[in-house]
Parts: sequence; C-alpha cells; structure tokens
Amino acid sequence: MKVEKFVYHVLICVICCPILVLSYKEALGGHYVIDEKDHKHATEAPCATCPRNGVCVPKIQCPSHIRPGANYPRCHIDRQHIGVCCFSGNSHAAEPDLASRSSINIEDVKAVHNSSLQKLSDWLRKETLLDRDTSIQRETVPFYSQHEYIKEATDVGHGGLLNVFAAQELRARQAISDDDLALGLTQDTYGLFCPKPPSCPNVPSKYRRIDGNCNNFNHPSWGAALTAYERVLPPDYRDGTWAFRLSASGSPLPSARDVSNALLLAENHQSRSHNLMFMQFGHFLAHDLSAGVLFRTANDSVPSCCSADGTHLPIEHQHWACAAIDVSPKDPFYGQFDKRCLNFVRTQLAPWSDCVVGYAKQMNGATHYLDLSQVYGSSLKKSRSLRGVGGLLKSFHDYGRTLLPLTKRHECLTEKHGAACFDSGDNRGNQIISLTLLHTLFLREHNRIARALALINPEWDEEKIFHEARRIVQAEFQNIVYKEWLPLLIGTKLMKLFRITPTKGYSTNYDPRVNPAVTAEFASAAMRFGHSTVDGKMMLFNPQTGEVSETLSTPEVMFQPSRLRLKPFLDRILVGMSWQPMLNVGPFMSNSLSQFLFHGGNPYGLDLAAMNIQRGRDYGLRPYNDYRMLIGLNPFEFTTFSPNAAQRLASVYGAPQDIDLWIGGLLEKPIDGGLLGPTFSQILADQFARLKAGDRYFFEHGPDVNPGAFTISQLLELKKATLSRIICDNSDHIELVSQSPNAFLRADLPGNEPVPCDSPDIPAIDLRLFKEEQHH
Ligand code: HEM
Ligand SMILES: [Ca+2]
Repeated sequence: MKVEKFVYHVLICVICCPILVLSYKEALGGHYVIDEKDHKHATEAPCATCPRNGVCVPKIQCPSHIRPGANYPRCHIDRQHIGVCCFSGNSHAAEPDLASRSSINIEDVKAVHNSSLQKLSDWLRKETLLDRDTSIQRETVPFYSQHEYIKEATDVGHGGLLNVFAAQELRARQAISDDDLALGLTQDTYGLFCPKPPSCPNVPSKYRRIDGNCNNFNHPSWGAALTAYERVLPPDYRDGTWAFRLSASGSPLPSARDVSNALLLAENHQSRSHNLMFMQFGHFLAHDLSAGVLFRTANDSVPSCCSADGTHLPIEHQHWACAAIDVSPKDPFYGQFDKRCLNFVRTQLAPWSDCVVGYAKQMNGATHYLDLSQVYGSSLKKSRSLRGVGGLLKSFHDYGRTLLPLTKRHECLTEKHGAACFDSGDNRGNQIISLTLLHTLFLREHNRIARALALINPEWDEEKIFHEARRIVQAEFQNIVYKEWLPLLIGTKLMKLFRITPTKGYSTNYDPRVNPAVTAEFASAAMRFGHSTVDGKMMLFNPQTGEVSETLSTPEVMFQPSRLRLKPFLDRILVGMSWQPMLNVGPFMSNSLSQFLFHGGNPYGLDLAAMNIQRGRDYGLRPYNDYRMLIGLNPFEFTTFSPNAAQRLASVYGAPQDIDLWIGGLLEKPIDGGLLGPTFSQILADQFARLKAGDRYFFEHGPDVNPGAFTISQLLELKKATLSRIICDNSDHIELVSQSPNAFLRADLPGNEPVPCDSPDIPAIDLRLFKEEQHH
C-alpha cells in the first residue's frame, strides 16, 4: 500500500476504531485470530460508519483484509455483528488490485511462455501415447464424469495449463515470491496468457447470453461458462501452484477414503421439517452453478487411474490428471473385493480472467450465474440443440406425456427396449431419477409459458417467444431460490446480514465491482453439504390410497431414468418427495453414495465422500480452520468437537490443522434457524450474495442497471412464483391434485397440509401482464 494511502487511513480511523494491520500469514497461521473476542478486548470501538467509500461487510466478503499490509478497520454491520470496512465493495472474489502486484520483465515472460508451450506439447504427446497402449488392463470406470467433449473447453484448458506451467517456472527461477503466488500475482503478462475477451454488442442485449458473457460491462467474461472458479481464500498447494497440500507435519494427508471411513457414518437422521424435495432442488440448483470440467484423454474418454486387478496403474501408464484415491487393504467395505484404488481425475484449469500468471484455478463448465443453464445449456451450440419450434424446448412425446428429449449419449445403464436416457442443458441430468424429474418439470414450465406468450403476443416470432419465456422461467427460479429455498437453509438472519432478503420492489444492490463467480470452496465443499441429506431409499406415494406404492433403492435409479415413462410414476414420486423427510445435514452419508455410487451391475461403486475430500484437495482448499478464522471464529482443536467426533478425527488426521473443509463443515453444529454450521452457511451466503449483486440480469434489478428488467407490475407478479405452483402446473394431474404450499417442507408439517392446486395458497402468475404494448 502506498504511504500516503496508509497515512490517510490512520488519520481517518484512529478516532473511531482500532487499526487492523494484519499480515496475511499471521492471519492464516493462527497467531492472529480474527475473532469477536478481539473486539471485546479492544480498547477502541469499531467504526459506526466506514471511512471513505468503505462498506461494512461480513469478514468473509472482504478477504482483502488479510492481504499483506492490509488496513481494514472493523465496523458494526448491525448491533450484533462486527464486520470489516471493505474498500473494494463486497467484491472479494474480484482479482486483487493490479497496483499491488509485483511485476516481472517482458523478457522473462517471453522465455517462460516458450518453455510452457514446449511443456504442454510434451504432455499432450504423452497423453496420445497413453491412449494407444492397449496392452494395459485398465479398470472399466463406472460412469461419473459425463462431460461431453467440448473442444472449446480443451482449448481454454490448455491456456490454464500454460498459466500454471509458467507460474511453476517463474517460481523455480525465483522470479516471483511465494507471497506473490498466493495472491496470484505478477503484474502484466503482456497478453501472452490471456483468453480472448468476448465481443459484446454496444447496446446490451435484453436477454442474458446463454454462455454468460457480456453481463458485466467492464469484465465481460465474469461469470461465463468455461471460466475459472474464484476463491474465498488463496489456495494451499504444496508447491504454491497446483500440487495437493500436505499435512501440518509435512507428510501426505490421510487417504480421502480413510477419512470417509472414519468420519462419515451411515446413519439416518430424518429431518422433522424438510422433505426430500429440498435435497433434490439443491442438487438441481448446484448443477446450474457449477460443473467442474474433468480432464479427458486424447481420444475423449475418462482417464482410468486404476488397473483391472483393483490396484493403482503403474505411474507411467497413468494419465497426468490422475489422483486416484488409496484404499487400505483393511478397508471394511472395499477390502472384501481386494480393491485398493478408487478412480479420481483432476479438474481442468482455466486461465485467470485478467491475464496474470498465478496458481492453478479450476474450470467451471456451467455459467456461474443462476440462469437455469442446466435447462438451457451453457453454450450456444448446446442451447440450439435443445430448442424446438415455436420458441419451445424440444421434448419427447411419450403417449401424450411430455418428457425430456432422448439422448444418444450412452450414459444410462440400461439400453433394453423401452429404456430411456434423457437430454437437458447439463449432462448430469440422469444422475438420479428425482433430478431428471426436476429437469422435466422445468422443461414443461418453459413450454407452458412459451405457448401462453405466443397466444397473447401473436406478433412475436419464435426467437422472441423463446427468450421471453426463458427470462420469465429464470425469474421464477431465482425467486424460488432466494425466497423459499435459501432461507430454509441458512436462516433469515444470515440472509439479512448478507443483504439477500428479497425486497418488495426493485432491488438496489447491483454492484458492477462484484464478481459473481462461484468459489472453489462453494463448489467443492460447502454446497456439497447436500450429499449428507440423500436417503438410500425413495418412496413413491399413491395419494389415492394414502400408501407408499413402491420403495426404490437410490443406487438403482442412478442413470436409470426409464421409470419416468410409466404413466403414474411422475406424480407418485412428486408426492413421495413431498412427504418423505430429507436426512439431516451432518457427518453422515448413505451407503448408496459412499459405497454404491454409480455401481451399475458391479458389487461396489464409488465413494462420493472420498471424492468430495479429494476434490477439495484437487482445488487446493485450505484446511477447515483457516475458514473458521476467516469468519472470525476460533480455530478448532479436536476436542472442541464432540468427544465421539474428536476421537474419530484424531484417528485419521495428525493435527486439527489438517482437517478438510468438507469434513469440518459437516461436523459443525447448525446455526440458529438454519441447517448448516457457521462456516458452510457463510460460504453459501457469500456466494448467493454475489450471485445477486454481481448479476446485472438478476430478475429483481431495475431498468437503471438491468437491460432485461421487468416492469414493476410484472416483477410483483413474478415474486409470487413458488415451487408448488411449478409442480401443480407441470405434473401429470393423474394422481397429483393437491400440493403443500411450501414444496420444501414436509407435507405432514402442521400448516403445510396439501391443498388443491387451484387454492389461493398456491398463487398463480398472471401472464396477461406479459402482453406487449403495441406502439403505433
Ligand atoms: C442425489 C444424489 C446425488 C448424487 C448421485 C450426486 C453425485 C455427485 C457426483 C458424482 C459429483 C462429482 C464428484 C466429484 O468428482 O468431485 C457431485 C458433485 C457435486 N454435488 Fe452432488 N450428488 C447428489 C446430490 C447432491 C445434492 C443434494 C447437492 C446439494 C444440495 C449436491 C451438490 C453437489 C455439488 C455442488 C457438486 C460439485 C459440482 C461441480 O462443481 O462439478 N449433490 N455430486
Ligand atoms: Ca448457470
């Protein structure tokens, strides 16, 4: 920080508040604990209002306060909460201020660029050789990476690799310090590692782009598909660039499978309030925001890192993106099959959005925005392939019922006559039948609205009908997320603290400085809380008889969505999900995910818990305690957890500082009014705050900022959208004739009893407001 700037801060702040001069290392090393306790011991009170243009935000939203030389005064967000005065708005995931970056000279950059290109071509050659080696007995990998080959992703991915090779080389030559690297620095790389910026029209389009580009005028690629995840905190990579982190003692971390075995119990704790639809909607929503793109082999298959005999392939036969999970011979489950290796492939990298060389950032294949990309696709090509005539989405007419279009991809497990496998905007849509069901409902909703719009606006062409219907369904979805789903997850207090409580009219919190990008912490840990809520069984319910008509075993409906073709199925599973309780969030996971994930016909499948832990390490997530400190809490010792958890933690981890974020997050006690502990809650709140404040097209933003703003009367109408209305309007009406007003709460919860679909408790949106005024 420049001296004048520093002095300025001191002068302004000394009167009202203590000056926090934190060193990044101290803050994260635990010497300096950013804690509420500091506040109590502090002699001076936090600022009532922030000096200059500072905004008082929760600490997690301004991690720049932990950067070297940072000087961010504390302040009162409200009576109970202390935050920091943030001078970059609540835009922490924006790239750090360029001015604070060290620079390297152009000759160095050129030299590094050349050697990176050479290294990339060596790697790609190696990859081609691997494919040709047919003498190796590879394990046939159960399906878990259904990413279609996107040439564009591969090209972007090469840019990401070049970046990390360059960072590695600069570090080896000591041209950049580790501190620089942690912040992702080096000032100007003279365009050599830059992705090409998208070209955006001079007059912004009324409709958000399918690929997410051109939302932010100054940073047109922010939030677009195939761009990098941002971070809550800089990564912890062993080599500062891309290698898995080590334990506090310097040895490798315990195997992710051992951690899964020790910490995750297969217990069923049913929620007393939330139903299975809450879980399923979370899954659907997660796929809107995040789709880590895994590396593929040169001939576009999933790299296999294990051999047919259950051991690791010799290293020379492994793809360089392999990070297979070790299984102990004493493993209580896999041990019986002599399985010592679980396949795991690393996520591709993407270049930094502002052209600097830095540590590895992973690539998101979905648009980061909340825009139903899982329905409409994240690329123009995909979206075109999904569109039908008349502004509709293509569908499959199955004896009078509308289902998703069939796909030719061979990802579903049965191919016998009558079997089906469906297409959608996201290629994980067949992962589990209840997810395919949500895709079906939203496809039907789009087509329902498109047909209605065509009737009231006969002069519209199909392009206009498609985009207007899409704009409306996106708004409904955003409303459901912020008004119905999120408050039931993180509680209304935190919603308020992060300023994401829905407002009555237009919202005023669009901030062009906010980068909406999904964070690595959100995608690979916090949002995966949902995995602990999945039940091993799904009940179909026949409302006519009031009985469970069938019980499905969860692994048997993964990549097997054919039952959706059976006439009463869709209604029965919808009713079942509204009655069946979700499982409580905690250190629990059903065997259907931790032993039988995507097992197909095999006696065993993958372990999703181990994959979550390994994915966190792949993304360079810091230890759990670092995130606690970031949000102002004390780091945990083993003994701070319950005695039972403490003993289990100590049986695998060498030190509390080794605990993986996903594990620590699941072990926390839920906050008041929410389902998750403080760490996960805040990572989610921060994400959803930025998904709103950083999205020009967010449905509540008004015409001053939003080129696709609704009129105020349309907006008020759209705010009536609920998931129960979507269910009522798009089920088959064969058996589903009533529905609980709150689709996320159990139907047997007092006050949430099912009501007829035409009840005023499930208001409908009056589409007549979407008739375009004729200007003559
Ligand atoms: C219902 C059954 C579910 C199955 C079979 C399933 C399966 C998976 C699999 C295989 C992955 C990729 C793991 C990896 O390679 O890292 C994944 C990732 C993920 N899951 Fe689930 N999941 C389910 C439910 C949920 C739920 C309920 C939520 C949230 C509420 C959720 C949130 C996520 C998120 C955020 C990711 C990361 C996505 C990405 O960035 O690529 N999942 N899940
Ligand atoms: Ca999206």
